[in-house]
Amino acid sequence: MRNLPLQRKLMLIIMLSCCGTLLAASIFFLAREAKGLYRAQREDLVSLAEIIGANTASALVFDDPESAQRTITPLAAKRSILAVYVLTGEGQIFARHVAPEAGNAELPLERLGPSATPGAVLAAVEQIRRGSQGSSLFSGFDCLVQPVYFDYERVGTVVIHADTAEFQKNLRWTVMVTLLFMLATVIAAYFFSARLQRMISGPLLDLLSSMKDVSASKNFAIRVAKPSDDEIGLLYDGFNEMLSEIEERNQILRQRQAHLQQLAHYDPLTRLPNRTLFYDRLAQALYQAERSRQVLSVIFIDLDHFKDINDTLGHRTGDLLLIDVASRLSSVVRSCDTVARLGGDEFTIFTQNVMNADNAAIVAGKLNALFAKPFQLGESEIYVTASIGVTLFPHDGKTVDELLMNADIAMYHAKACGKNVYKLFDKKMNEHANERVTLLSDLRLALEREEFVLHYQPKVDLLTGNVTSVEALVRWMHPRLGMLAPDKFIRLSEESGLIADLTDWVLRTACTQAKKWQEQNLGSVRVAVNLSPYHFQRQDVKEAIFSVLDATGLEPALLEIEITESALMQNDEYTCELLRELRELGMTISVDDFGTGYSSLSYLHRFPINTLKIDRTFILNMMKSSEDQAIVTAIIAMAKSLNMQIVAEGVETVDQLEKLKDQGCHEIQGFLVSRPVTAETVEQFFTPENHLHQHGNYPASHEAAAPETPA
Ligand SMILES: Nc1nc2c(ncn2[C@@H]2O[C@@H]3COP(=O)(O)O[C@H]4[C@@H](O)[C@H](n5cnc6c(=O)[nH]c(N)nc65)O[C@@H]4COP(=O)(O)O[C@H]3[C@H]2O)c(=O)[nH]1
Repeated sequence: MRNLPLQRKLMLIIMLSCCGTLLAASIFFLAREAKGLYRAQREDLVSLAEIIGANTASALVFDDPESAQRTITPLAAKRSILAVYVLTGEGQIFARHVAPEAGNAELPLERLGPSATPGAVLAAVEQIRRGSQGSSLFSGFDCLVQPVYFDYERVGTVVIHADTAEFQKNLRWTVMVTLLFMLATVIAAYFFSARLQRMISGPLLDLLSSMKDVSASKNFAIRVAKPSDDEIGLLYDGFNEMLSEIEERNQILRQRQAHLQQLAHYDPLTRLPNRTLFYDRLAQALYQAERSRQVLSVIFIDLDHFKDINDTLGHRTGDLLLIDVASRLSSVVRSCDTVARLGGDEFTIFTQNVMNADNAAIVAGKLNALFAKPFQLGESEIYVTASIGVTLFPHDGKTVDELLMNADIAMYHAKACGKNVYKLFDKKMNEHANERVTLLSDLRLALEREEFVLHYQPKVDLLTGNVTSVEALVRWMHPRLGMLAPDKFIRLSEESGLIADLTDWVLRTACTQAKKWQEQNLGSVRVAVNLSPYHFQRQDVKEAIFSVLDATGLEPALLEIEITESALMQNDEYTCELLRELRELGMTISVDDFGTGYSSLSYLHRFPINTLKIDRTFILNMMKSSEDQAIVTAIIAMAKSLNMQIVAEGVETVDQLEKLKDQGCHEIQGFLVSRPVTAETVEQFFTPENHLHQHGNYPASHEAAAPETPA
């Protein structure tokens, strides 16, 4: 029953309750009908017995059987009466009437025969009386024993036997009619219940089928039409509400999934694919390229001086630049190629089906050209360059890691070649990379092994010709590679964190040397020491300088600190405060390579700076480029207005010197005066006879200007 379908259950319930009620009603009706018939028959017999008793009582008293016989014969002539006996009080049959139909009935008194004794008759009458008491509703009332009284004294007995055939017939007919009625009602109930069941279960089944549709199609936008306003209607409403809620939740879920997907695979700043997605796509592209034997190129792009831009113009501007670069890079490649941002200022691209290295070079060239136009970042318009490394599949590598590593190596080579260029990967580059690793491990031991030396390059006052200071420039006497210039190891020491120890060593050596010159009465020549931006970030930089001055006994006025523009911008407040303290102690603060960064003169004014050193690229080009000439002129003019000392770096020719002098530059430094030389050699410039003469006696021909022999 429990597992039957709802339709059957409903049918069964309706039919069972209908039939049950009907059966009970029919039984009740039948019993009532039978009781009525029974009672009517009994009452008929009783009234007949009373009439017979009343009419035969006197005959019994006066012992007149013929009169009694005359009385009973017409009364007992009814069709339903089988026999009537009038008995005396002693048990003798006084009068009798037996209908012909009673022949087969084997009436008890007839069975006794005429010779029956009164005792046997009375016993038979008693038996009949008991039988009449045991007669049932459905068998009918077939006999009656009724005493006859005369003046309240029993004078005889009337025994009546009735025919129950009529009663049975009536009862049968009633049962038949009832059964027919029941059948008709059951049939009607069946149709009625089928209809009722359809009415109740139809909407539920419709709802069920809609639920199945929703669950199969996962389409939660489906809605069901409410069939009525009753409980089933409420059920429909509930179902619709549930679907709405699921749909809403699904939508939120989809949005969150999309967001997570975006976060997991895309760079939030540029919206380019991130490292994970790039690796994934490249792995797939490699698989396809291998099957279709195609050549694929992987390009690694790193912005030049991005850190300086971030430090000087702020991170917001740095972000704008990255966004702009991302959109420029995306504009060049085809839709099947992928541009990604790996992090920081590193971008990667893979281009499919490039055929050969020449085509890859064309793409790299196009990417390079993207940086020819300036970037408009808010208020500022700046020129940014990029170093690009290119590697080819399958020629240079077969796996994602291999290709990316080679593209990275090629990019480093592009940087080493002066930046703003692209380089195709060459197996020899790997050797350089290995060399770099070897150099790094050598560098770690170089301080201990005392392999560093300082060379000094003088700065000369253009008016007096005196050496104002000497710049300490470090060299590495590598046991295998010979003398290495700083550009071969300063960056490496910055990246490896060795710069702090190296700077401490340079500072101590330079200060010791300056103190020695002072003690030798060679004059009060300042010594200038370069502080790397990385070193400048140290919180104890001031203590480090003070401890060296303490240890060497050098007056702060004889120490000059050279820092780059980017170091200056790194941590405005802290840098400004630190420089102020150093300057208050008497040290000279110089800004090195001025003009290559992104700071303005008015910005520099906030810092306690004594000297600006114009970058040597401007000096180198000023004779042939009117733009560079204009920049030099502007820097000199503005620095003067801010009361700053101007030093021109990299002065190599007399023409440059003359030009700078005309423009009012204060000091020069460069090969024209001297290359960086040993401490003993530079001492020669301290004597007045070797000062730079204003009348054309430049020491370019001096032996001190002989070239160094760095590796
Ligand atoms: N073409 C040309 N070059 C000239 C001329 N006059 C001077 N130079 C070169 O210009 C560089 C001047 O130093 P810098 O601008 O501070 O640039 C320095 C400085 O930034 C860095 N450096 C050198 N020593 C140290 C150091 O002890 N610590 C730190 N942090 N950096 C250092 O390495 C850079 C390169 O140093 P060097 O190779 O010694 O190169 C020196 C010098 O040899 C010239 O007339 N023509």
